[in-house]
Amino acid sequence: MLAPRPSYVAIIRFATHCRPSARPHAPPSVLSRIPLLGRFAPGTGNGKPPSASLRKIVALAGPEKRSLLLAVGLLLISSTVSLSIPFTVGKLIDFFTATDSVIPYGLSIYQASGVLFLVFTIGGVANAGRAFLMRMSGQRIVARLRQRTFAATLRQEVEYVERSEGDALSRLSVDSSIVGESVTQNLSDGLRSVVMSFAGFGAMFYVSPHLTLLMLALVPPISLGAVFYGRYLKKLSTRTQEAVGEMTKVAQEALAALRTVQVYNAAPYEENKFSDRVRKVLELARREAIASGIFFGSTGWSGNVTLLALLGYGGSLVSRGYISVGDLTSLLMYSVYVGSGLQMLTCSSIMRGMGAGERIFEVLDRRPVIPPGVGIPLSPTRVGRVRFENVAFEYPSRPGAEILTDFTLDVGVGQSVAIVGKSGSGKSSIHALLLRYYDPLRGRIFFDGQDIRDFTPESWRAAIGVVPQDPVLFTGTIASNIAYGYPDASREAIEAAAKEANCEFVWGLPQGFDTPIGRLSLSGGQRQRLAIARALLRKPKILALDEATSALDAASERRVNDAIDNILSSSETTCLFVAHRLSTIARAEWIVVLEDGRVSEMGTYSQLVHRRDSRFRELMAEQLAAAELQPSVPVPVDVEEEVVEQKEEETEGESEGESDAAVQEKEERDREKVEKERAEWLAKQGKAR
Ligand SMILES: Nc1ncnc2c1ncn2[C@@H]1O[C@H](COP(=O)(O)OP(=O)(O)OP(=O)(O)O)[C@@H](O)[C@H]1O
Repeated sequence: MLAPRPSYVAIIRFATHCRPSARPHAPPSVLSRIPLLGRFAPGTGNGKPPSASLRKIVALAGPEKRSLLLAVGLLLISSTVSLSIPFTVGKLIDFFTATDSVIPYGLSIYQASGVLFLVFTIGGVANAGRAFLMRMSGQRIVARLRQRTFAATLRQEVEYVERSEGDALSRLSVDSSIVGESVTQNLSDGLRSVVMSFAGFGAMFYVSPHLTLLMLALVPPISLGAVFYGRYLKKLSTRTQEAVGEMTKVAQEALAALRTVQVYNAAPYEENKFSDRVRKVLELARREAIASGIFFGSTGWSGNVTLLALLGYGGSLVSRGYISVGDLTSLLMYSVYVGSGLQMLTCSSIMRGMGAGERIFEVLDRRPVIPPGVGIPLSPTRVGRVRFENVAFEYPSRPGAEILTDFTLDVGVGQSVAIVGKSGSGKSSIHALLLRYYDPLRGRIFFDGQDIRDFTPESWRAAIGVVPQDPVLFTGTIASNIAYGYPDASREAIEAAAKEANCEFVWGLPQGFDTPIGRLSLSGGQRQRLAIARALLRKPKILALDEATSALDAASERRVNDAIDNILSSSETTCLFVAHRLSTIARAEWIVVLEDGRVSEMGTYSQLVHRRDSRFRELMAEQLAAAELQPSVPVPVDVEEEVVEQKEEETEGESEGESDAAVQEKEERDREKVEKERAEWLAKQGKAR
């Protein structure tokens, strides 16, 4: 027995639901890209104080402490250099304009220029070092955040991820970048802006307290304008986000169904539909552009008016001899520094990071409803009965709609049970409960007398082999797909499982088990046999087969069924099939008919088929009519004769150990029979007309 690995069952379930046809993922909020307003972005708030996510974002920078400290040191050097420029320029202007002014330390103008050149070079190098260190730290934070978010998403119960799978993807791609960018920019440019703005204000205040106060008086009206602008933008952005979502949905739907679009010549229709959505986005973008034009135009205008006021009032101070021309020049330069520093602060994406951070932390901090690792490990060698006891179940997304009601089923060790019932009767939901994608609303499921909730989900799922309706194959080779969840499986074990699952076609491929899946166009039957091999490799104690032969022709169906027979021959593997086809159902020892979420009938194949008024007979008649012939074709012979005959044929074949030639002969006979019946029916139809 191979050691159990982290359960692949849940991952396959995710993979099935994360296809292009899936719901379009939420586009990044336009608002979240807007300075200072990202915190208001729809869908980003979870009611927690913003400081909570700010603290967590800052905590993310913990492992980067050394790099960041070095970067802050370099930042101080480069900021000091930058801040010295207005002061030096002021002094130089005074030196040129006033005869009594001197360059400090008695330097000549050339020497002073040389010193300044050196200082600027040091500042430039320090700035480059700071930017590099900050950016790299930010990227490492993003990488860690992505890994942790992905791991946390995989741990969640399927319902949560399926409900918001688009969100999960956008968290991994867009949100983590925004957080990383925010950390980087805030730490790098933001910190620089803080230093520059405060130091700039300090320097201004030192040069002229009057003028500094004048500048400060203009800040509140501009802030008020920003608040109104923000509110308007928030509303607009919500609508833009919805419109972008609609647009993405239309595109995703059309691309995922490209074959259908082409076969119905619907490309122009889809183009129109998409263009319509694009136009809506564009219209909203136009309004946003007008608003941002007004906002940035007016703030720029206010900034210039501030400069003008400083110049006017400062000029009068110069003319009255309170300050020198050099002082006024320094002051104006500092005010530009402060202005751009403040602008950088609003542009520094701390609020955007907080918005995106909240979405990420929602996943990172979330405790899954079915938490991995909680419970006692189930020994891989333990065998036992599976018992559903008065189970009631509803999907969390559809509260009040009970799919199973008082469902009770007992399956002994090594027994096989086929669950049949109308489409939508809840057959697959029984598997979902068995695999613990969900827990029952009421009632319990036991394995060997113990509630399956007592076991760790991983060890419990490792005991189950799953063959889903539509098996998922991952990028990689045939071998890696069979060994999915068991990367250490030996080649012998993989080949043995493939052999047992009748995957003989693999040996015929030039690269055999090393053939990359991407280069193959596997048939439905081949995919299902690979899925059976994957299930067999783990030597499951329970096998959950879901409609394994639903989409196959007679020959493929027989091969898949032969593979199933190999499993059924094991006296220890308990089998729970969801089945429609007679040939599959007939293999089970017990048949359970599901109706209205309850077991309505149960018995062996011949018990149910011989009962005149049985629901099972009715179902089988429907199946025969639908599956074997055209939908409107009447069932050609009495159902009872048909099914009994088929069962007998198969049993005979099994007991005699059919050769390949015999199988082919039988398939040929089957085909001829169906063709004959079809021809007779068509002839009758012709006569009737
Ligand atoms: N993830 C889900 N969330 C909400 N409802 C669901 C979900 N999966 C299935 N259902 C609903 O539960 C009911 C039972 O579905 P289930 O797939 O178990 O039926 P089934 O008998 O296997 O059907 P079929 O034979 O067509 O595969 C259906 O009404 C279906 O719409």
